Amino acid sequence: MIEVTVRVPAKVNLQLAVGPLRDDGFHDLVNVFHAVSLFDELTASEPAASAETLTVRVEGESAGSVPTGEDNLASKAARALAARAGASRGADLLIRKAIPVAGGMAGGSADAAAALVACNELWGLGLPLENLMEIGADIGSDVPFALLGGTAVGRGKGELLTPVETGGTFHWVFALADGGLSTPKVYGECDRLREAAGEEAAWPIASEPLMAALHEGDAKALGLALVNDLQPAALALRPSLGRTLDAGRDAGALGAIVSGSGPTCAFLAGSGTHAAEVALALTGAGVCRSVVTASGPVPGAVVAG
Ligand SMILES: C[C@](O)(CO)[C@H](O)COP(=O)(O)OP(=O)(O)OC[C@H]1O[C@@H](n2ccc(N)nc2=O)[C@H](O)[C@@H]1O
Ligand SMILES: Nc1ncnc2c1ncn2[C@@H]1O[C@H](COP(=O)(O)OP(=O)(O)OP(=O)(O)O)[C@@H](O)[C@H]1O
Repeated sequence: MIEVTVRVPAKVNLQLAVGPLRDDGFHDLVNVFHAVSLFDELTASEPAASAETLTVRVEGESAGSVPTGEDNLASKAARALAARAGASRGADLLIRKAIPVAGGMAGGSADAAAALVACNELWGLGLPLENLMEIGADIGSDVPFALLGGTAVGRGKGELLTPVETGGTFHWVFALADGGLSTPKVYGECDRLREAAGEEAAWPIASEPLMAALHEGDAKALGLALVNDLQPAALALRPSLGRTLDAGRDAGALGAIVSGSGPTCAFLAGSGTHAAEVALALTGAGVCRSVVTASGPVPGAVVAG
C-alpha cells in the first residue's frame, strides 16, 4: 500500500447536557452526536524522507490556522497508533480541510480519526474499530464519534458511545463565523456562569422528546428539542452569535443552536429546498462569514481510495 485517502465528517451536537466537573478536568456529558456531510479528507502516504518521519501538510481556506507540527491532532493520532502497534512508523499526511477550524464541529478530532483509519491501513496493522476508538479517546473526546459516525449518544466525556437509529435524513444549514472559540475556555465559562448563578450542575440525562424525534425522523419535533448547555457560555464569549441565531429563526429554521463549543451556528430545515432558502436568507442577513448546507446522518471516517 503506497497511499490511503480517508474521508471524515463534521459533527453537530443535537443535545449537549453538561454535568459536573470531574477530578480529571473533564465534564460528564450526555452528548448526542450527529455526523453531517461536511468532510475533511486526509491522505497518508509512505514517507518520502526516512521510514520513521511523520510530516503534515494542510490545504484549504483555513489551512493557515492549523498547526503542522507535533500538535496537529492527526499527527498525534498517527504517533499514538504507531506506539500501540509497538513500532516506529512514518507517514506523510496531507489534510484537505473543509470543516471550520475551532468551529465546534470537531474538525481536529475528525482529522485524528482519519489519520487512525488511514495509517492502520497504510501500515497493514488491521486493528479493529474498537481499538482505534480507544486510542482516539486519549487524543480527544470527539475522536471516537468521528470514527463511528451516524447519530450516537456519548456518555462519560463523550467517548462511551451508543448508536441511535434515525427515521430519516435531516437537512442542515451552518453559519460559519470569523475566528474560532477555544473549547476549554467555553467549558470554563459554562462553569463560571453556573457558579455566579449559584447553580449546581445536574447529572446529565438524555432528552426523551429528542430521542423520539430522531427515531421518528420528525424534523419539526427535533428542531424544538435541540439543546446545548454550552450555548450560554458561547454567547457570553461571542455575543454577536445571538444575532446569527435570530436571523436563522427569522428565516424559518425549525431549530437554531450553537454547534458544540461554537462559534458555528446550526439551523435545522424541513427539506433540502428549505435548507437552501434558509441559507440564502442567512447569507443576505450578513450575520456570518459564510453559509454551508449539509445533511445527516452520514458514516464516520471511511477509506475513500
Ligand atoms: C464540545 C465538544 O466538541 C462536544 O462534542 C466536546 O465536548 C469537546 O471535545 P474535544 O474538542 O475533543 O475536547 P478535548 O480535546 O477532549 O478536551 C478539550 C478540553 O475541553 C474540556 N472538556 C472536554 C470534554 C468534556 N467532556 N469535558 C470538558 O470539560 C476540558 O477542559 C478539556 O481539556
Ligand atoms: N488537524 C487539525 N485541524 C484543526 N485544528 C487542529 C488540528 N490539529 C490541531 N488543531 C488545533 O486544535 C484547535 C481546535 O480545533 P478544532 O477544529 O478541532 O476545534 P473544534 O471544532 O472547536 O473542536 P470541538 O468541536 O471538538 O470542540 C485549533 O485551534 C488548532 O490549533
